[in-house]
Amino acid sequence: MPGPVGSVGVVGAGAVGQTVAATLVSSGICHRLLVVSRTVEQAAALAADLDDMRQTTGSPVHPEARRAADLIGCRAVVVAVRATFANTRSSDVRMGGAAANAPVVRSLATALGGYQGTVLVVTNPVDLMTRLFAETSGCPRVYGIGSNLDSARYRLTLGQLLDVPATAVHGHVIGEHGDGAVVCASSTTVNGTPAVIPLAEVRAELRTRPGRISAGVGRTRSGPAGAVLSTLRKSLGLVDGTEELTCEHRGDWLGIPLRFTAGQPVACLPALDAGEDAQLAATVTKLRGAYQALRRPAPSSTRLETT
Ligand SMILES: NC(=O)c1ccc[n+]([C@@H]2O[C@H](COP(=O)([O-])OP(=O)(O)OC[C@H]3O[C@@H](n4cnc5c(N)ncnc54)[C@H](O)[C@@H]3O)[C@@H](O)[C@H]2O)c1
Repeated sequence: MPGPVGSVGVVGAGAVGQTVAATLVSSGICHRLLVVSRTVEQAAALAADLDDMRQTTGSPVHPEARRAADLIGCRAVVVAVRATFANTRSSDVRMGGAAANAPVVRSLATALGGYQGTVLVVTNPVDLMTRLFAETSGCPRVYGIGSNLDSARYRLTLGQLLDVPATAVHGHVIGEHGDGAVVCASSTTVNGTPAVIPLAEVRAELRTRPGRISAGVGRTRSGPAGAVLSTLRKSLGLVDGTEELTCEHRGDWLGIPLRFTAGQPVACLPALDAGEDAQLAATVTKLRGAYQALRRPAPSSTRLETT
């Protein structure tokens, strides 16, 4: 594998941002890791903790606390911010963060206007937040993390259900990182052969797994951090391979497989059967509608006070 790249930025020093940052320090993927959070104190605290990790492990990655404007020179920036709000939803849970997280993502995108590096958005609802970041900033390489994590969970779950290693399973989960996720069962192969997929069990596991993790340890963090590292390696051209990421596809933004070669992505959607095609069309309509609603000004009674 090629040596470390220059600088990578991580914005957000919470559960996901901390785990992503620690994963990057231990992976040795970059020379400098710039940490940004809501307050300078938070960023400095995380950078100090990561510096301890660098010292104890002999990692070549130097963590530094910075401000958002300092990220312009980075090869890649990971956005893992979350506004403070109580999510009371029991279905379509990730959509519950749309209104609260949008202003944070918008202001970060404005600060990084014109940035030419790679941006990986983790903040939920990730399909909407990725599009919002891309359209606000004008950045050319903005991808959302989520469908790749769903796809990894799909391969793991199917491997366990069929008693084969996850590496024997080839298949994708696309569409929304949320209730509109589409399991591409008709194109899935196990040991290179089409297989009968226990779809109800697979869907139940994908739906309940994040909630179980959060109930047990507060937040999901290691899975998303792994999905970020895997995507960074491909999008920075360190390895070739496929990741299911949110990106623009025929005018809409949704999770699809992207095949990266030397860091350049090409969409490679699998063939869908009629049912999967209809599901994906419904998901695209849902995401488009939710994004349009997000862009509409809030009624005056619910607008934030600005004076
Ligand atoms: N896409 C995925 O696969 C995936 C998986 C897990 C979590 N998530 C999402 O990632 C986001 C972060 O999750 P978390 O558990 O780390 O949240 P968290 O609440 O633990 O941390 C959020 C961090 O964002 C910081 N922040 C808030 N406003 C900021 C601003 N204006 N500028 C800079 N930093 C700011 C906070 O200070 C905090 O450090 C959430 O939206 C969560 O739903 C996505």
